[in-house]
Amino acid sequence: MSFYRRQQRRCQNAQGAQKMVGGMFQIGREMSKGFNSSIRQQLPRQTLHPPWSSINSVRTMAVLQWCSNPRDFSLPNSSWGSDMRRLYEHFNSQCEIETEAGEKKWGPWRRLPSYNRSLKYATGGGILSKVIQSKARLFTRSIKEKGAAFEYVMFVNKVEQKCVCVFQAGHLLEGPPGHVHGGAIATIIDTVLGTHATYLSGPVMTVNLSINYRRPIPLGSTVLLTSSLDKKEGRKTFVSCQVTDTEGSKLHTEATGLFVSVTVENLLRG
Ligand SMILES: CCCCCCCCCCCC(=O)SCCNC(=O)CCNC(=O)[C@H](O)C(C)(C)COP(=O)(O)OP(=O)(O)OC[C@H]1O[C@@H](n2cnc3c(N)ncnc32)[C@H](O)[C@@H]1OP(=O)(O)O
Repeated sequence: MSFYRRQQRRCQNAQGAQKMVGGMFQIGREMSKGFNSSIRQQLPRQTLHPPWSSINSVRTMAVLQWCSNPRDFSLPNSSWGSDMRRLYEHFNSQCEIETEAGEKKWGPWRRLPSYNRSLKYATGGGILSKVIQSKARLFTRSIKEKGAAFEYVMFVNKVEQKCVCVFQAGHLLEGPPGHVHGGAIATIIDTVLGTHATYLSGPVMTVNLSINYRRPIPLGSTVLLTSSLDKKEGRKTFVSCQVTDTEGSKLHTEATGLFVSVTVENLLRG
């Protein structure tokens, strides 16, 4: 590959990384409003970089590319089916909208990036991630084969206080023949409700999850999870969730969750 092609490719990759990290910066800022200092520590390291407008050389971009190494699992990959892509596009197109004057501005939704260990990429988290179970990886992001298990992307809507998740269940999640395991459904529900509660209230842990399974979910299909805030009471955040087909017409599962705000001390103490 020629020197020029190499530089061009580097540049393209770095621009992609900037876009992704820029999005995280906005999300991080929004999320941090409701966070105490401990969760701020968990935000990705990149959120503390200077404004992207100051980046003007290929060399700087190459460094950025190196800094932005973590894989964002919420971005489309080759395993995503047409339903997954369609719904991703539907919500993603509402993250940034164009005004009549042709200006770009934030829309009602934000895509939440997703890593296999957020702690590792947070400020100071490099050390913490070695101290606390260095081999640990987020359960839903620990299977490397694309499309084999949990393929999902989450979007949050601050005004409506809602969170949606587009979820494609892979072949390793089988329970009843040809259908998704109830434990896998519980896992994705806990992940979505937990992430939504974190977005609303800062760091939390699940203390209660109640699930009603109404219709089985075919393996390989894509479903939509919609989480809403029911109420907040002191340290408690009550959220509920419906799992439907992609049209929102067939109900598969319903759940409610109670999340209690915790400190880093709670996590370290166990
Ligand atoms: C960017 C990031 C993305 C993050 C993305 C993350 C995605 C993954 C999310 C996964 C989330 C999980 O699976 S978390 C893993 C599963 N969960 C756990 O292991 C939690 C285990 N439980 C605990 O450690 C503890 O219960 C704590 C620390 C959460 C709370 O204990 P505590 O601090 O002593 O608080 P405590 O007084 O007991 O409870 C506080 C209030 O909640 C009420 N309460 C407590 N438990 C219950 C209960 N089961 N049902 C009803 N109410 C309850 C109490 O009555 C009290 O109400 P009142 O008197 O104030 O009215």
